[in-house]
Amino acid sequence: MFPDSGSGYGYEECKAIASWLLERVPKRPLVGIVCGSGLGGLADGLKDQVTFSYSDIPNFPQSTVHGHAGKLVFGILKGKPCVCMQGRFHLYEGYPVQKITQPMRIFKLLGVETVILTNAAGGLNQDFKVGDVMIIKDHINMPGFAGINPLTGPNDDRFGVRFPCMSDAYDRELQHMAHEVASELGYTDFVREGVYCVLGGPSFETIAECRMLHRLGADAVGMSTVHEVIVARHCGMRVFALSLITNKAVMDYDSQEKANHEEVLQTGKERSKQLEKLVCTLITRMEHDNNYAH
Ligand SMILES: O=P(O)(O)O[C@@H]1C[C@H](O)[C@@H](CO)O1
Ligand code: HPA
Repeated sequence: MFPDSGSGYGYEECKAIASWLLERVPKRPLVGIVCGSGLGGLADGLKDQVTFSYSDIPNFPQSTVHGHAGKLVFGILKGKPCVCMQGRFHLYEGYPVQKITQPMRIFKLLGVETVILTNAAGGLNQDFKVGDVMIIKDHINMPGFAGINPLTGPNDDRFGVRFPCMSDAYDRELQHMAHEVASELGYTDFVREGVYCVLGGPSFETIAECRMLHRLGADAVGMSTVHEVIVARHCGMRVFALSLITNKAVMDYDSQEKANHEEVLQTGKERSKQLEKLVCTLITRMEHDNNYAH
């Protein structure tokens, strides 16, 4: 059942993993969620959970970062079948970019129509505060400038076209709906929108790099999400993404601030309940076609 030749992340390999999972869950998910650093609590709201450790899923990558539990949780949110990654993969863990994005193709083959991604990010926009939630309206794929793009290599038309458009990567209707939900929940004080820039990590940015990214038009900087978004859009899923601003990027040589992962996880803890409420309310409002219902 598990093809042992090939790249490890091609169509047949993804199909085999999706089929393995589908044999073990009662319903195909319509919504796929990816939890950022310290934001794994999003899965807790799911009812009738079926949980797999990544280590138990054949040919699935393993989480190696603190704050990423390494579990795939299936469950129902207000009647809507969902699958939630408690832990994602990053370039700096040493995986090829195609492998860190493989779960998006598995989501697609499971039946997912909408992907919601969260991440922890450093705030470049000087108006942003620690604890703000940024609705991502666009991205800058900095590794892409150096040829690191998850779609590099032969294109498999069963997933999507060779040259996918990215000017509409982040679904505008979902962004609009998220602003409405934020307003209803009384969250407008801390919900913003902006451009997310991905770097390879794992070192945090220098002051000169932060200044440059800000001048280039980025509002927040992180080490994930963009690769997943490219693959999700390539195979036709709708995308919505949020950054939790866990720290302010250091832009000033007089500053004593130092970015660190502990602060990132601590901010996640403090804001996680509101972020979860925002995402859960949004999911309950979303419309789906449910092509695969069974
Ligand atoms: O998975 P995300 O993007 O939330 O993780 C961020 C980037 C690094 O992995 C880590 C740095 O603290 O958090
Ligand atoms: O300041 C940051 N830079 C890069 N990635 C991050 N993830 C959380 N904070 C940061």
